[in-house]
Amino acid sequence: MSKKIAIIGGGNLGISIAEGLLAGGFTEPGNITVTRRNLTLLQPLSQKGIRITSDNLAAAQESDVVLLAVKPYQIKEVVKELVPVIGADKVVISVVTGVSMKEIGDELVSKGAVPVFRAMPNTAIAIRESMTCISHVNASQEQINWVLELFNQVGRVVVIEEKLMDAATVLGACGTAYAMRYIRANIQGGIEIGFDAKTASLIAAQTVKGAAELLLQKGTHPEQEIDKVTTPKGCTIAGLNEMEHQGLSSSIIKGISASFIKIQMD
Ligand SMILES: NC(=O)C1=CN([C@@H]2O[C@H](COP(=O)(O)OP(=O)(O)OC[C@H]3O[C@@H](n4cnc5c(N)ncnc54)[C@H](OP(=O)(O)O)[C@@H]3O)[C@@H](O)[C@H]2O)C=CC1
Ligand SMILES: O=C(O)[C@@H]1CCC=N1
Repeated sequence: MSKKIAIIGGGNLGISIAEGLLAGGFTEPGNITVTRRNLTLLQPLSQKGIRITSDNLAAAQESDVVLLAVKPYQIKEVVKELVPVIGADKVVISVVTGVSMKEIGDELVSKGAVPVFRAMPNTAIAIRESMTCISHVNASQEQINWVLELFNQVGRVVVIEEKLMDAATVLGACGTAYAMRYIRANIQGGIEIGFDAKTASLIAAQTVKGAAELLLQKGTHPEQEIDKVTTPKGCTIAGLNEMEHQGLSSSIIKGISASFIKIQMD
């Protein structure tokens, strides 16, 4: 029988997850409940048949899987609220940045060994193109398989040690924003060299998508693919070298490090 899923915290990511699960046909809309305090903003989900409520306790009680998608500073209060209805028969999945499975488990200690997962997806989950990193504790193989299948339905998934979850947040979740900024810069450059914004956007986005698909489908390294484009004395290497003279790779690496340090500090 299909599991019922409660998404506690229907914001940017919570809504994207709900949309991705629907798009993939992973479950029926009626098996998904999304909560938030300001219900008005969940109306579009309701129109798709997803249940919406501001009652976290009822949503969790009626569900087999409780997916926590509130902000980091909100999670402890929310988990405390859900303790009466969470037990070892339920699966808890947290997508909350920087909050460990132990911190969540400590709030549930009175309920025995509750299966807790951490999942770090990104907003491309809405179109089933997420990269999701998963860690887990106290979970049966059946529960692990189900959670992996859930996130496989909405993109690609990899199981990692929890100590890498902050790094996964940066590379895989913040990474969507980094990629968008790179694409935006290409659009700005494209406009400068003659394209209208719409055509530049199409070319920039499809070119980045194609580059990523080359790596994912062929298993090659970026430099192998770059060597196929950089004709000797050609325009590609002239542009690439100028970008490196301006600090392209270094700025990306420093940015990733800055995001990581920010998580560690919070
Ligand atoms: N956005 C992203 O790309 C990613 C985000 N994350 C993590 O996911 C979590 C959510 O991020 P994001 O979606 O961007 O943040 P948002 O602020 O967009 O979403 C958080 C949601 O939680 C709701 N909320 C807050 N308190 C409660 C409560 N007590 N009961 C029910 N709902 C509540 C808020 O709605 P209201 O105020 O109406 O209650 C809001 O919709 C964060 O921990 C973030 O670190 C992880 C990976 C990627
Ligand atoms: O920026 C943030 O803190 C969250 C985590 C990853 C994406 N958004």
